[in-house]
Amino acid sequence: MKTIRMTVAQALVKFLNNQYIEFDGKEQKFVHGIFTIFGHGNVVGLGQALEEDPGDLVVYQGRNEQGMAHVATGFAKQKHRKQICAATSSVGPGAANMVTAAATATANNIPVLLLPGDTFATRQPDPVLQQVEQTHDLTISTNDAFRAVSKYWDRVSRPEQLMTAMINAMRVLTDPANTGAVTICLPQDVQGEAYDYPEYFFKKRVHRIERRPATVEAVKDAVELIKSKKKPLLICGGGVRYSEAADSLKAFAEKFNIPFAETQAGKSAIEWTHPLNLGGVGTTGNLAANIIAKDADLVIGVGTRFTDFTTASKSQFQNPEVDFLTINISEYHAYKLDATKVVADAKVGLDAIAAELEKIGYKSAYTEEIKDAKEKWQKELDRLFSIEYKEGFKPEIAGHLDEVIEEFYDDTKSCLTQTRVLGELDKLLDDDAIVVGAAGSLPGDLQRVWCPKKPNTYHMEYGYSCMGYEVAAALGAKIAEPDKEVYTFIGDGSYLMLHSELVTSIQENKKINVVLFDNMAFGCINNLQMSQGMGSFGTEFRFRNEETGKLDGKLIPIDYAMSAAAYGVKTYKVKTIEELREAILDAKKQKVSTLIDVKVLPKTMTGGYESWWRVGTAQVSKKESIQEAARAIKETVEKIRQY
Ligand SMILES: Cc1ncc(C[n+]2csc(CCOP(=O)(O)OP(=O)(O)O)c2C)c(N)n1
Ligand SMILES: O=C1C[C@@H](O)[C@H](O)[C@@H](O)C1=O
Ligand SMILES: [Mg+2]
Repeated sequence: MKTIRMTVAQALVKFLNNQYIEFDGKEQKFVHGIFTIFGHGNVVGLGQALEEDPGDLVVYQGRNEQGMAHVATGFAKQKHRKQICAATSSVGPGAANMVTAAATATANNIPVLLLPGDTFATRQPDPVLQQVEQTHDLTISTNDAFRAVSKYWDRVSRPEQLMTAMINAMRVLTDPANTGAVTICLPQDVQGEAYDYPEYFFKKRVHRIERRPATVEAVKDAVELIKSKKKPLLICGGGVRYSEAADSLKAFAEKFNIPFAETQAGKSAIEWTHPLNLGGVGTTGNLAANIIAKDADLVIGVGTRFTDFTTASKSQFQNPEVDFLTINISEYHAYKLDATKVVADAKVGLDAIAAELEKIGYKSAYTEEIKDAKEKWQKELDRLFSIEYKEGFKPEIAGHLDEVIEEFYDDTKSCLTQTRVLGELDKLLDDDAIVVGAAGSLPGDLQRVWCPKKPNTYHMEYGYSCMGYEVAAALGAKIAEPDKEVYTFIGDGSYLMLHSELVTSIQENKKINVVLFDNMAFGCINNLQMSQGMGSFGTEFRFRNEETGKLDGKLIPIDYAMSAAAYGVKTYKVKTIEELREAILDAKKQKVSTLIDVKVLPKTMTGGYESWWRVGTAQVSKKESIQEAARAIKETVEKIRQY
């Protein structure tokens, strides 16, 4: 047996360089690059290996470990999971910073390879700097926190363990039913240890992403169910995009006259203008999709996890005859809602069912309903896009903080409503521009009102809805698709939480555009608490008031444009529609990253449409409004599905 003497870290880098995937006959390298923040836990091990011979891996420098792992996730999401990045941290706090990003990737089924440094396997210098020391179990380190949020977790405590660890890492990273964060912990002593690795460990490996076919029996069950139904509704989930199944879904919808609604991950698989595309469904859905969903007698979920936002906490599908059909590569997700299951790749599953349905000449019974619902929504959309702040103004979310609108206007002199800004952006951005988002009021607004004109231009992380994903993932999307303009739409709360990788975008000369919606609040949470009878508590960004001792002083003015300009970002301050137009037109000409600081009046995001969200409202309170909200929740809960 031929062997090569290398350190564990060197072997790891060499191995990563030899991983390929094959999908629909096309082969490509699987690992594009590695994000690094070096510390004593990884610099002289993995850092040394990367300095000496990174192979084809692009070595990036991150600013915050969570941020850089989000960049990697954004990259893989935009690549539809066909290519990934790794991220390596030092031991302790650097590793802990990546845990949130691991969870984000896992909740969204996006592959990311995390390589946190770990404490000494030999334990001899213990406790090393940044070692927690759990006295009841010395095998525990910070990195055990990744177990809860990784799809595969391993620790390489001996050099020879690297081989099975990495082969299993690849198994999971390339498994469409089970992918997510893979964490391989690398004790800092082991990273530098030498071992005679067999040459065959480094041979070129091609991992085929197979299209799991549907069984004949499952297709038969699906056809039997569909043919008994008059008003089916397709739900296009993220799986449609990852399996490149958009054409099959479109053909299925057209052949059988079945409308389709979108989840956050599935949106933009098919352009908004398609006559059967109803747009976003569920809690953050629009009027068209939610009207049709209420009446549907069959819901066909393709590649969707059926989260509480998609099902409106299991209240959306109200037809007493409604049944569910799931087409999902994951058995776990296919089993939801007592569905008839087709455990298969989305494309081959849809094609197989379509072939049989065609034989029997199936057509749904819809006549004008789809067109009518879309027209109704279009009218509402036009209204939302034209809302202006003027005399007697009532915000979309009225009756909560009406007086704050005036205060906000006096402070900022901005008369912009969030829905009008979104309408204008919808017109101004290039059709192939990618829009990235994750948290706050914007995902709901975007799922409702954003109208993707080109496929795969909507990039929303709403599996974990992790504040801080937005700027980082925009960079990941840009690295994945360098020829497209990438815009991240982000609230002031999310921006303040994490935007460090904006500097990385400058460093890498990868231009991203940050459209920052500053409403001086955790706006959507303020809406939520007030809709449940609470006051405005801890969610507006106000100074502590010396008289009351509470956070009810004046609004905190922040000049985000000025702060980003200091990084070398080209910035704009926007308070009017004209300024917004000028800013976007100028931003398009820039070569560097841009930030557009848009002051948007609070409470001017969209509200819900024929939908509901189950939350844990207090069942005991002195406040009548909270008692009332708790009663209302209880009443609805009694009427809806329990699982
Ligand atoms: C990491 C993280 N922490 C907390 C939350 C809970 N959360 C969701 S939205 C939100 C406020 C978002 O505020 P902002 O970004 O300003 O958006 P807005 O709702 O004002 O549009 C919070 C705190 C979250 N989603 N992610
Ligand atoms: O709690 C939340 C409420 C949602 O409206 C928001 O989009 C999401 O970010 C969240 O965490
Ligand atoms: Mg805000």
